[in-house]
Amino acid sequence: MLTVDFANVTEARIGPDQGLDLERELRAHTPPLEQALEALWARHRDPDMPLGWIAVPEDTETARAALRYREANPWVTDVVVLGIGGSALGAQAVHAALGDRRVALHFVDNVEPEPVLHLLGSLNPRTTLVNVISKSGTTAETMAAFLVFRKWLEDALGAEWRRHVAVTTDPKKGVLRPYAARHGLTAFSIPPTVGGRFSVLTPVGLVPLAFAGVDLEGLLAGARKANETAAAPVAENLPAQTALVQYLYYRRGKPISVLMPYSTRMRLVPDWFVQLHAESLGKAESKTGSRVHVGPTPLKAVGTTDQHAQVQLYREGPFDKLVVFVRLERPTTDLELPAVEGLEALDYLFGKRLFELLTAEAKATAHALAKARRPNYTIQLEQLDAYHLGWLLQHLMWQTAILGELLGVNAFDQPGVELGKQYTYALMGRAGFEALAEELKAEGVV
Ligand SMILES: O=P(O)(O)OC[C@H]1O[C@H](O)[C@H](O)[C@@H](O)[C@@H]1O
Repeated sequence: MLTVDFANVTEARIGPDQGLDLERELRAHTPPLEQALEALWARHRDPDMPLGWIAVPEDTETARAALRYREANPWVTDVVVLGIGGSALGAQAVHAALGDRRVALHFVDNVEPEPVLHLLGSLNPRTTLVNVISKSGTTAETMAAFLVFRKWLEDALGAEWRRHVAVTTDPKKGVLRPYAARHGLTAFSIPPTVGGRFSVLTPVGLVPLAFAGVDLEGLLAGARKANETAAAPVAENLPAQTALVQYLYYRRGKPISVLMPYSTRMRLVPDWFVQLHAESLGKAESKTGSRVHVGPTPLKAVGTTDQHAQVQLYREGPFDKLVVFVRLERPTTDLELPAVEGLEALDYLFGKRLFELLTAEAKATAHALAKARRPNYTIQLEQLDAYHLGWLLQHLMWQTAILGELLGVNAFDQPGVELGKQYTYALMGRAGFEALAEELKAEGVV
């Protein structure tokens, strides 16, 4: 089960100035929430411009294809994923949480040379598979990394290099698709109707995660459960309720939204969420074209670790944050704390279990924030497995989509990233960007 404990956003717990009367707010906002949900479900049904991410969890064939691909390549000891943003963050988050480490996954999501050279020096090309992933098929960082790894493979393996590359890209767009066709490379398609930051359950995530030994069917089953909750009436609709709480606090002067899972294994889920939230909701224009410049700022944290790094700010700093905890109800395994002679001052820990301490710290931190009138709520997962992680990821996608509707922005584009790309092409001397290069030079950017 995935449940949400909203106690620490209620007036009863954090006072009328910082708390919500959630029942009243849900009643008052039922019409806009119902409109948001209907708009999104209608987009799901719209054959011309469907929201592909809603249908993705129904597609179990792709998961089976990814597993077949893994089974057909038992020689793989290392998978190098070349991708960035939505083409890497989802797989990184799920791999960190559930990967079995039998096959090593390496993510090249930046172009700093030293780590790339270090990775190249550590790999055996004979047992390495390179999965280059790009929805647009043109992202400079991913393409640059592919140029390096493509030559590295051919230098080591000759014509055999082809067997060591899998391409995941748009069915038609970009440079990778024709290149894969020309060389007969294994290629997977990213559905054109699924945006990059919503694509973790497409081949973008499923192919690397098949090699990571993750239960792909479980991920999809959990995501289908999230879809089910998003089809419920508002009073039982968890994605609508968390979206409403996010919206209300954003509108009430809390522009920062923290995601803090109490789990080292889930430490990269906030990284994935930051892109989902920031790129979907950080927009200059509303859907009606007015200049709004909206968007809650997502902040990543992990418990208990960031109790010792960020909670000071959360508890005593500005009243500008909503903190969302994710807590597991039970561990998959545990560890008893031994009594140690000479350390009797620690006897409150003797014989206890690590998960008991983790849970106590999560509850203590949430309550300490509430006592300081800092709103926070806790998403509770029964345990950390593929089903519950798939549920959480799809829940957060729904939450973000509903929040986009409430904010009146298009949550499914990212126009703000284009100018930086154009400038990069100009600075790199790309043909067709000469005038822009001159403009940059005149502005002192060379
Ligand atoms: O998958 P790609 O087309 O290579 O894009 C990778 C990323 O870069 C783009 O600039 C967008 O900001 C992201 O939404 C996207 O996930």
